[in-house]
Amino acid sequence: MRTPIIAGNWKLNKNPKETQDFVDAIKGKLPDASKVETVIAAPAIDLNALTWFAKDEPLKVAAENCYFEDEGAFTGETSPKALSEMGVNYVVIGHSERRQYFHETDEDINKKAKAIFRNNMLPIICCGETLEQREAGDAESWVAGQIKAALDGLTAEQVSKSVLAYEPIWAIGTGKTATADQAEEMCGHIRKTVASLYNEATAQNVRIQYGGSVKPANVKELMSKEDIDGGLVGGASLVPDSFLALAHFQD
Ligand SMILES: O=C(CO)COP(=O)(O)O
Repeated sequence: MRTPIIAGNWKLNKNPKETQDFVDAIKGKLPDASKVETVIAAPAIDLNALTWFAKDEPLKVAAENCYFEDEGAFTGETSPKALSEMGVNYVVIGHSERRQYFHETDEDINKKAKAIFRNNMLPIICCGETLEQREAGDAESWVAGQIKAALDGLTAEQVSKSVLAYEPIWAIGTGKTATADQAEEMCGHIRKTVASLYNEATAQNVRIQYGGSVKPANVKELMSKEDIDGGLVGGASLVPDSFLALAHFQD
């Protein structure tokens, strides 16, 4: 049985004070970790407040990015080693915004995945196609290629513990959610891709999230699908009540 995983991705929103206000508002209200794993991915500058909060609450903390070297002359980068020492649990890698605006390549993403495991954290690996790719019928092969490249050289045990996030670019921040059937179809395809690269047990263990205009009104239907194990949520994760409603989708 895969534990559902609801993750907020704050992107470049909230300062440390706003982060503190957010955690004050959700204190004592998150679901039990055995029912749903809840995660917030936040800007690096906000992670300290989140990891302090998470010591006493059923919340996991994610960075939105990291570098693939632990330390050295890499001005402006964030060390995966330091994130791990701070108590960060996950790092989101390969988000379409990082691929598009910061030219992150499949090779970078693979190196980051290895750096994350080396530092005892887990990756949330994003993939997803553009509208043009979908309309051309290339979505499945494109997404499979992204997954294969990101996982290259990882062990089956590492992949079992990873989280994969399918985020069709045309559904991000557009209010245009993929239908639950479209999301399920691609998440199923991703699971089959993992089975073909590794084995069926690994494919059954890996958790796959859908992301793209997930909100309290549609989370239940998405989460009812067999191959959708969670949501990676942008806009609707920024308001405490909305994040709590997502986290409590089972209630
Ligand atoms: O990119 C996303 C999460 O990583 C999705 O963002 P929205 O939920 O705002 O569409």
